[in-house]
Amino acid sequence: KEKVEITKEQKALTKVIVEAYNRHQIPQDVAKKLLQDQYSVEENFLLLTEMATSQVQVIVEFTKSIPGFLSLDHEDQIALLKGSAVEAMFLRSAQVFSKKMPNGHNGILEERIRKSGISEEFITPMFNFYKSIIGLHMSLEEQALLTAITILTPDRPYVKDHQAVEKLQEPMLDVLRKVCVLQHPQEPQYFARLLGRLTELRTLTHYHAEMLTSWRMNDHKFTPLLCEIWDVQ
Ligand SMILES: O=C(NC1CCCCC1)[C@H](C1CCCCC1)n1c(-c2ccc(CO)cc2)nc2ccccc21
Repeated sequence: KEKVEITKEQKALTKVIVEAYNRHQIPQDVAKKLLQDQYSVEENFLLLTEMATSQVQVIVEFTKSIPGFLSLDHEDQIALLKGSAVEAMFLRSAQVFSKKMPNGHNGILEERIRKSGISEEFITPMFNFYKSIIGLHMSLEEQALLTAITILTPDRPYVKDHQAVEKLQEPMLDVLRKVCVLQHPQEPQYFARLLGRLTELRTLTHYHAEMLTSWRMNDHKFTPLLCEIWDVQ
């Protein structure tokens, strides 16, 4: 049985990432808003663009806290943020969805999202992803490290210095692997399953622009920041 030991440096790295992850929560909780009232399709779309816009700002702050990120080539920094923004949004949405709420609330939340205006064909793949995230029962460390690993993906479009990004991502993968072994001793394949979710995340991202433009309403308005970071308008 391999004795897994987290080094002092790895503990420090995890602490930095988790603190940054906690510090940058979404200002107001979208789930609370959705549970409070029924919104029209237009209001839901506006809520999504507001939440997504503030989450992009949150993700930028989180990413700047990742040790070494600010030493990367500036254009590569932008390429990494642009390349991971939608994945980070779906990862965060899945984590919001997987939060245990007073009984019945999860059902209401699911209902509200199903009826929010997203066109039918995307509902199933989106909820399949959310339910697979729920099934993993991820710890806060795993959520924070997985988000950092997603952002530090070397093979994003337009990234020039792949190696420099790999050098930042590798220590995160090492410590995530150890955290998974320590927190899920019964499931030796847990780490592999966790990384497998990132593959499913990429397929969701593939649908994303169409999910937005097919939102059951006319004239979809986006914020300037979302036009920059999402391939829309
Ligand atoms: O606001 C949201 N997500 C934010 C994003 C930033 C980070 C926090 C969560 C939206 C809702 C907006 C209003 C209508 C109902 C969906 N949402 C989605 C979602 C995200 C993107 C798309 C299209 O690409 C479709 C749905 N999944 C959710 C799962 C749980 C709770 C909200 C969730």
